[in-house]
Amino acid sequence: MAQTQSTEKSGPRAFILASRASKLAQIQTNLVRDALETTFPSLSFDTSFMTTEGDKNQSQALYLIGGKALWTKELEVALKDNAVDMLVHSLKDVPTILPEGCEIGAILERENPVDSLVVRQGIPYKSLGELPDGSVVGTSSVRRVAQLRRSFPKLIFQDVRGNLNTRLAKLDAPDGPYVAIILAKAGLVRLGMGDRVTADITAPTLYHAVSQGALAIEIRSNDRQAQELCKAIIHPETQLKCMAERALLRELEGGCSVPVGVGSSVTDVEKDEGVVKRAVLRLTGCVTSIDGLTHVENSVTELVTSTLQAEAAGVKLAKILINTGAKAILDDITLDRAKRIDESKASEEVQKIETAMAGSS
Ligand SMILES: NCc1[nH]cc(CCC(=O)O)c1CC(=O)O
Repeated sequence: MAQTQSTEKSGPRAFILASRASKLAQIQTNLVRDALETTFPSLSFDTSFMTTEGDKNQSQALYLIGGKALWTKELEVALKDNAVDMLVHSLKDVPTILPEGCEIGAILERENPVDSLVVRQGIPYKSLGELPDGSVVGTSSVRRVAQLRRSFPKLIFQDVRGNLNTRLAKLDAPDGPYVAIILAKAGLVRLGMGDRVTADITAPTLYHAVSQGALAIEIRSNDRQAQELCKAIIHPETQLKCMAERALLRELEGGCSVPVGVGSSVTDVEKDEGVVKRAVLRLTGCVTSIDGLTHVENSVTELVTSTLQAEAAGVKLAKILINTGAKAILDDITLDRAKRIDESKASEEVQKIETAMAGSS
């Protein structure tokens, strides 16, 4: 097994940071490496980039393949094999339950978590409200589609897959179907393409995804050294908010593919040596049916003195949402997904038979 810890050799251990190979992932990983190098100038940090299932499977709707660790699994295998030491993820893509032996070592300062509208180059529309009826808007997120159908029932929402550069290329393609696409602002900003944002789509029109805009470092639970390094670069307010948001999603038993939106804030923060001792956490959550016709939304405001209490606030809000209608929406989605998976399997079977018959004739 590849053993990267220099236990036998003398000299400090070199830490390998790993992520997906997309441009955004590389930028994010380099950001984290820079932060670690600045904080620990005597240690050395390297990067390693790899392709994940989510990168390879670009054709199937996320709605169907979602719920799995699409963007993280291969990386976690490398982490557990000691081939790498720290995984840098968009926290939004990290399942709410981690594999045994892995943990989040740090959550870093969040970019603006809002979703943004990006209109095709050369088209003058300035907001979703200005788009003519029947305009095609690209997004692969059921959360965005479900919420936006409520306010814009006459727009047509259509899947657009690929990394950010691919999606922008699809938007601007002269023969492409999209008038606009919707993206997380954070990704665009980190890629230096914040100028492509036409407008932000804020709550209550659109609540952002759980953990959108935040980066996380995943480490082996038994790696004390990595734990210590991570502690030094935690952003406490972001960590508090994201732990609450993730607890909400975990309790709702959803992955990135359920229409759950959130908004969170922390105020009245009292800190001691960088650690939050007290803060007022306000968390709003919503669950929306895919057709946009049913929507439940609620909030909690809690005085919290630990991340555990922040998580408890998330769980509390999830229970409130479940008791006020979210349960029925989520059950419907589970049924619908099972049906669609059956259908896509059946059509795969038909294709296989057809191919076999064509081959034998
Ligand atoms: N699954 C896609 C994904 N994962 C993380 C980001 C970038 C923004 C972020 O850090 O939340 C994006 C792109 C998008 O949603 O537009």
